[in-house]
Amino acid sequence: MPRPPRLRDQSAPDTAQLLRILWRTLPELWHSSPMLVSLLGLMALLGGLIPAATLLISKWAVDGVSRVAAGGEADLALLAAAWAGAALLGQVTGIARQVLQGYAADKFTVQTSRRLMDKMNDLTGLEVLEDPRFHDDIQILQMGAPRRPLNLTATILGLLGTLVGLLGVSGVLLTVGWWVPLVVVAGMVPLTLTQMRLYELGWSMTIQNTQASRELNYFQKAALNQQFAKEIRLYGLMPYLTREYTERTLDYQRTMRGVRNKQLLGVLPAQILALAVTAGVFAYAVWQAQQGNLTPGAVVLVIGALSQVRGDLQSLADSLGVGSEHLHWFAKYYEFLDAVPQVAAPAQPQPLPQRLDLTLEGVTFGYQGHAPVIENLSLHIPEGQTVAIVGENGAGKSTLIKLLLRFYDPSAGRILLGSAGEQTDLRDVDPAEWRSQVAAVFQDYARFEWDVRQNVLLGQQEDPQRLSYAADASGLSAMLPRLEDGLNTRIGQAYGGVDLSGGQWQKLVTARALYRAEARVLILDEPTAALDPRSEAEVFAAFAELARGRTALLVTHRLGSVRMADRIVVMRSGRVTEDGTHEELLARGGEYAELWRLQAGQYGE
Ligand SMILES: Nc1ncnc2c1ncn2[C@@H]1O[C@H](COP(=O)(O)OP(=O)(O)OP(=O)(O)O)[C@@H](O)[C@H]1O
Repeated sequence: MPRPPRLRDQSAPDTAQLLRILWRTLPELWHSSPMLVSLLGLMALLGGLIPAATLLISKWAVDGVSRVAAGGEADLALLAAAWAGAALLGQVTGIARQVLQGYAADKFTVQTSRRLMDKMNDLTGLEVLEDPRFHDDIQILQMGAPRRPLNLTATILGLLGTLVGLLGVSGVLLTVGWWVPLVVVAGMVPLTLTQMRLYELGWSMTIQNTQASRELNYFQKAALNQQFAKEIRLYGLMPYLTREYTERTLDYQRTMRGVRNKQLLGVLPAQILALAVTAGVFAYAVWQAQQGNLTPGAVVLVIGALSQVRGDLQSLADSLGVGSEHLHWFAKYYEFLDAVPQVAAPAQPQPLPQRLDLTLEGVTFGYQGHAPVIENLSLHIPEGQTVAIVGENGAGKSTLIKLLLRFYDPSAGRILLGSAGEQTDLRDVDPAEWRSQVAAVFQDYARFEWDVRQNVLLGQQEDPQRLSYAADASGLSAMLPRLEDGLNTRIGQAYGGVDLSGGQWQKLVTARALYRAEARVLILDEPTAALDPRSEAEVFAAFAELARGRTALLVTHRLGSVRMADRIVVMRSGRVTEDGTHEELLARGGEYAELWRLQAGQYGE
């Protein structure tokens, strides 16, 4: 049985890979708003130099004061003005950077989220959604999409400013001794490395516990979900949900608390070392001043530079740690963008054939990790035929429909489009083009909490004539007067809208299929299960009308309605067991005849 390719590499990226991810992200960031990012880069450089300039001015000012006290001369007013000017420039660039950074980060966030959604659109199959690892990844991507791009932008620009600042201040410290910046930086490197390692640990724990966090959230969501509210109340489920949620949350918090404490305490030794180095250099500077080797201004410079370097290295460590966490998120993001799913659109799609006959040749298929549910199935449906597919629960009817729509690929055999002599494998045509020829009502159709109109149009341009035809034929028009705003009625109580009954929903989704009047293939999977007898008759009449001249596949348990089909296919355990007209199958006395007799018996026929 085929397995979908792994969507992600389970192993965490190492430093070299993180650097490659950074290398890939920088152009993406720049691409999202080139002007803004260039401007921000320049401002980060400028902002980084200001602390060193301020320190130098302070040194000159203190030495000037000493000179004046000793009867010499110094332009203290100019120095004070220069100091104030530098400080003001620092403040102004800081604020301007924050504002522009916000704009740049917003643009980068939108670009990143769009790419995620575009990629989701490229995942044309459903197999990927059945992989639990995919849900872990999606949770991580969803949670991070609104903030990771923003934070990474801030981190990269902050890092740039900090590095420039460090270089500037190190240059200033060189005036005290060539070895001073080296010792100060070396003393702080362990702190930086420890912090990065601990951030790494935090991230890997988050990844390992994603499934646990998804599971505990499920209990909370279930408790608050309107759909489950009736069962929860009837069966007194709430205490169970609360208990499970609380216990799982406590477990999760215990694990994560351990990591947090490790992160906080783990840096202590490195912090003590950094402090000792700083104190040592400070003591050395004071001793040198006592020896007359350093001016008072130079001592002030050393004190200022030490605290600046400490601050810079601290923020460097934070930025590298946090930045590596953001890059881990981006690693997942690129894995997702680069994933090649099993059901992929062909690079060079074949055109759709003229006729759209459907042929299954020895098709076998099983869901990921499960035994085959369709086995060696062969079937030919000429274009224009109306075929009813019947069979017991779990026979594989809906799966057959999903294969025909190429939501999955068979593990053996093939599905062909076109008449003999001009057949094309379904895998070789563009899935979007093929699906644009199909209108379908699924058994588990989507109930969007939009207004009724949007639920019918599903993003298509509104054509009033087609809309009124679809609404009339599906029975939707008849129920509109009971809705406050007709087609504009919002669905979903969570948004102040209304709830529809199962039958009303079914009419709405029927209108959805009927609206796609240009479709050449009509697929209806249990379209009338929730309809009252009158509505059912109306919907079938509309289908019969719409099915004329098209291929129509009707999956149903209501055998009364299958008589309208040209042909009835009976499925059992993933195979076609009977195939013929209603009369032929009755005469055959097989499974269909038995099912027919059972249902007819219920109505006293
Ligand atoms: N996404 C899935 N993952 C794993 N197994 C699945 C999935 N969908 C369906 N199955 C299994 O495949 C088998 C066929 O299901 P399918 O929905 O095709 O049957 P069906 O004939 O349409 O049944 P029904 O009449 O109840 O709608 C069942 O055993 C079902 O449990």
